[in-house]
Amino acid sequence: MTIPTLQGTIQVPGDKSISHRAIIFGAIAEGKTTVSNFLRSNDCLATLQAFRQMGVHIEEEGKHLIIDGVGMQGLKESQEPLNMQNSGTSTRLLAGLLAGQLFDSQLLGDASLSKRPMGRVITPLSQMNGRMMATDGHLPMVINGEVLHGIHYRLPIASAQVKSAIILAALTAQSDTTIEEPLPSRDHSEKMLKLFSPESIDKKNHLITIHPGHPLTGQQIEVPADISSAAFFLVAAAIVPGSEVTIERVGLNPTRDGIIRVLQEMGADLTIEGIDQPGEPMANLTVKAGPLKPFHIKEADIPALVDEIPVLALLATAADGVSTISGAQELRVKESDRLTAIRSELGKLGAAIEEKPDGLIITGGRPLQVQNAALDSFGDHRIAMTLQVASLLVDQTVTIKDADCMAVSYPTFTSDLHTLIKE
Ligand SMILES: O=C(O)C1=C[C@@H](OP(=O)(O)O)[C@@H](O)[C@H](O)C1
Ligand SMILES: C=C(OP(=O)(O)O)C(=O)O
Repeated sequence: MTIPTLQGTIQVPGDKSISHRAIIFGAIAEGKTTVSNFLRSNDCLATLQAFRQMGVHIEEEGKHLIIDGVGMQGLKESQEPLNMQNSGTSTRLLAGLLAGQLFDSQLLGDASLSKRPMGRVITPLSQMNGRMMATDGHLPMVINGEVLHGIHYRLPIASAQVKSAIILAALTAQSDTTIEEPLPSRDHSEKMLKLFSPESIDKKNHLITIHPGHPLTGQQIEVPADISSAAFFLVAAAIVPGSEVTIERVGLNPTRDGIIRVLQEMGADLTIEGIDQPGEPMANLTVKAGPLKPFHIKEADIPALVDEIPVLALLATAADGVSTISGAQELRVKESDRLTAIRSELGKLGAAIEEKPDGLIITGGRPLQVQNAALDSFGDHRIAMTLQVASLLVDQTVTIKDADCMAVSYPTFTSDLHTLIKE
């Protein structure tokens, strides 16, 4: 087997976080919301299906959605449980929204989601008078909708899902809510709420205030390409010798673009061509393979690249020296324990990775070599895609267990990658 190069231009699918939120805000707005470049992946389809079950009419024409908003009081009790499948974002944001809807709901998930902690949303929502039951803080969760009141809440962790759950609950509450963030996490909910209902939200530094009682009005949303999906191509182009890849219209929200700063710190050959337009910032990104210096990612850097850590660990294996990741303990409660998964599976390809309770130490600069060709994604889409990129660097065929989990965020990843491969 020879090692290929990657050449060409690609458009990766729409942003997962923004696609979820476009449905949620569109559903509770008054009037029609149109969404272009919606991400048709399993996670976002779980959100879409949940709102259909609650009586929202959503028309799908490929990647284009038309949502007939029902207003803040218009959702209906679902006759069947709402199946969140593998999606933490769907679960936590819906828990927030449904806490203040005056009907009962039940949220279920797959085996991985049923192991993930929900206490982080139950605690603040209960303080708002939310009534939810989940054994040991895990799905399934029963929510008995209640009249909520506002709170002041300092988030104990930098989590956009917890922040967004509180924002959605706060919209139905009887008084204002303030949320204090320890570190800025992705702000798509705040930006979208400002668009749908400018009077409902104020944001000053790390303090967000929600003023309930104002209607949301339907909007037109263009979803940028997902930087977390683009990350696999940015890394692949940087480390597969001889490569040059352009990724078009990638969302470059400053709360999400930590991988760009890491590539720059490493001295990667990266060109950013900004696109001038309103809404979420976007750019065309071009990366060429070349020498890389090691990186040091600390706790304060994590929120802006939290989902990119697995593929950044792979990137570090190609750097000339020792890279470090710390303050990343949240990775242990994602779709898999991503710190352990990355250490064990890239380890099977000969990567020198030491696991710490809150991060990884990666010694780069030695070519990967297969020691065990049976790789496991642990059913985690980001691990599966990282391993597929890693497989480009080895001269032996590997297998990736449960690779179809890529459909959670990027159903066409394998075929898109193949369009760039030049043998
Ligand atoms: O709000 C969101 O859309 C997300 C927030 C992050 O999770 P946390 O809020 O748990 O950090 C991220 O890992 C997830 O993929 C999507
Ligand atoms: C953690 C992720 O998603 P979620 O929390 O929505 O399952 C992810 O997409 O990497």
